[in-house]
Amino acid sequence: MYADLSCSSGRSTERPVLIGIYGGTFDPLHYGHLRVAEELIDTICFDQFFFVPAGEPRLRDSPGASKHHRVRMVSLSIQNNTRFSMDDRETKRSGVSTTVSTLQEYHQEYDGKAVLCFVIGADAFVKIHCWHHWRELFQLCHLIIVERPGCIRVSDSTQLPQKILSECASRWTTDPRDLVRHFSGMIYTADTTLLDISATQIRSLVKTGKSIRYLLPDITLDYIKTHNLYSGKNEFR
Ligand SMILES: Nc1ncnc2c1ncn2[C@@H]1O[C@H](COP(=O)(O)OP(=O)(O)OP(=O)(O)O)[C@@H](O)[C@H]1O
Ligand SMILES: O=C(O)c1ccc[n+]([C@@H]2O[C@H](COP(=O)([O-])O)[C@@H](O)[C@H]2O)c1
Repeated sequence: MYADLSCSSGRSTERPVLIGIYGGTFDPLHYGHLRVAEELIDTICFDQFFFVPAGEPRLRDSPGASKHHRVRMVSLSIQNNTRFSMDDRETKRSGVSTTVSTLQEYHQEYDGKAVLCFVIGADAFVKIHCWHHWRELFQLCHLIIVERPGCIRVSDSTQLPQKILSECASRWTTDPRDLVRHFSGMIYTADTTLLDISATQIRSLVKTGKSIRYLLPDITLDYIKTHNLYSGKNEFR
């Protein structure tokens, strides 16, 4: 068994490289995402933690802001936090983004020696059986599920689609040490602060001329204003 996973105990040389990957459309990135990431890094001593903006998302309408703007907003939002990094690989790919291909690329780059933890909100998890080659995810990574206000609590829910229930039955854990005891396939339910913030709400507030202050970093707010994003007025996004 590997040593303690918490950051305060220092990194054990016995354990594998642990990578956190937080994928999202990030249209725009907001404090809901940022707070979750900060709390997860306090609980799990990741060697690296990446925000990975999706290029062309598969199961939703086109984003309100272009890839270029979404990447810029992520990068501005995280610029003062040395624990966060951004990986824009999906926005450089042509065609739709699939998480399986991103995870496969990470494994190639780390020579199969890294353990990957993909962070996903409960609202996204309940639709995971619609993702491209979704069962393969469990061979490639662990999932870290963060609950969201207004969404069912996935860890104790029998309301999940049957396909998910049967695939995931033996995978649940609340012990972060399971993330290094196994190479992949665990589903860790994280107890992070529930912040009722969504990108949909932010876009809608901008569109109706209302304030979005305190929902996301000021620097991102300034960027949205400067580039006239989400107002419905900018023709050249
Ligand atoms: N407030 C939040 N708390 C916890 N997880 C969140 C929160 N907001 C988003 N997430 C999760 O972050 C990931 C990326 O989310 P996304 O970029 O789509 O943001 P969103 O706020 O859900 O956007 P939208 O309202 O446009 O759907 C998803 O897995 C989503 O479930
Ligand atoms: O691989 C897929 O088929 C797939 C389908 C839907 C969503 N995802 C990923 O899930 C993450 C959250 O997506 P979203 O749409 O909730 O912002 C993001 O990294 C997406 O690329 C992945």
